[in-house]
Amino acid sequence: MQVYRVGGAVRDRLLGLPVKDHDYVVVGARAEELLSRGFQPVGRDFPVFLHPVSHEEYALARTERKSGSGYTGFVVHADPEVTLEQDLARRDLTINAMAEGADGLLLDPYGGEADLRAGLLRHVSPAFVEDPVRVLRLARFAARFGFQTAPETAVLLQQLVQSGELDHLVAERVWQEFAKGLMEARPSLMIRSLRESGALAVILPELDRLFGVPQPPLHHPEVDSGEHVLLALDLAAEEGASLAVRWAVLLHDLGKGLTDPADWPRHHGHEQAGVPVVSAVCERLKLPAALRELAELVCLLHLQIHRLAELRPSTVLKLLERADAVRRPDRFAELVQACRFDAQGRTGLQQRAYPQQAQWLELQQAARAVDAGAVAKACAKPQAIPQAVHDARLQAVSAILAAQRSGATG
Ligand SMILES: Nc1ccn([C@@H]2O[C@H](COP(=O)(O)OP(=O)(O)OP(=O)(O)O)[C@@H](O)[C@H]2O)c(=O)n1
Repeated sequence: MQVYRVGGAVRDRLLGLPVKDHDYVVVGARAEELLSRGFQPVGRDFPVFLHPVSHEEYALARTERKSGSGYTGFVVHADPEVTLEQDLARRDLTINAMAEGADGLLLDPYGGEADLRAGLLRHVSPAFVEDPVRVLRLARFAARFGFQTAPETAVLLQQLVQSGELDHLVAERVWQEFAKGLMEARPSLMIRSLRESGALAVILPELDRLFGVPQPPLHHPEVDSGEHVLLALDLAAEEGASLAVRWAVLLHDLGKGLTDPADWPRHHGHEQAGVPVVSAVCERLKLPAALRELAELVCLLHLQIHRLAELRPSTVLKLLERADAVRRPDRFAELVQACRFDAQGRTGLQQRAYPQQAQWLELQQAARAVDAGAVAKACAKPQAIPQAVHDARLQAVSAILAAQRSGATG
């Protein structure tokens, strides 16, 4: 039997990137042979084994044929006759369809190395369309490497989307790939790729709708609502923001997609209008509560967070309470950070100061520093405690606001 290193490890080595996982293909062997050498079977659907010592993945060379709709409808054929070329042919992109022998020689029957050098994402064979997840995979590789899609692959992607195959993807699969793409270096390129193929209109129509929706040029020199969101998202990625923050930034302006075109470029009330849309998207994708809650808060509160200088002390405290800032300081910090990406994710405004971030954190700390226990002890009646704590926090917040506004702090 012959063993070849394949897939992402070969690609990343050629790119000079650190290699995380090594995957191997075994040609000319049967499952029994690997089992007798101590390999552990792991694949339920595929003939995949773990090496007895390194625990790296070894898969028997296989071909796959589509037998039905969706991700699971495959007939797998693995036997010692399947060649390396056949195994590589079932893979998604040429840059992922290279192999390396034990002698270190590159085996590249589909021109992956040339495409790597040219920065091209090109499908290996028409069988690409058999797995709709690949629309998302390609988009996240675009976000990772900044590569272009080969023209013939772009046509294929559009056909795949038009065929309705994306509808068969379960929410978990969509989110798994989408979240990985959001964590890449330039997540905007994933969104652009998904837009070009028409996939964004299927998996996230609420975001797709923002493209072509204008905003006032005075506050948004980039004008287009979708372009603004992408600028803010890339800024969040540049600064290494968490997945929750990137997701919240991506969704913060969904309400602008609901504005009556007669009112453009203004979007009065888009924050409140956007919240149910954000909630519905998060539910459809079956996201954990933490991701949904931060996205809802950023959507609802971003304008007020920007406008700190205009808010009364009681409104500031109300916002802190709405965001549960006293009990959830880390989430509050993420909320304010996401708002900064919104403020700076605008053409020509990336460098503008956003003193609101430090000021809100100072206000939140002041509200937290109030000793609720001591305030409660000083109350004669238990029913007076909530109001007394509220009043004490209001006093603390007012003092900080006064200092910030006189220029003494913040
Ligand atoms: N839907 C898929 C998933 C995987 N593959 C193939 O299986 C290999 C391994 O897949 P995976 O580990 O998911 O991806 P990597 O390419 O290693 O990328 P990453 O760096 O994101 O892990 C890929 O290189 C590709 O050849 C594929 O063709 N189609």
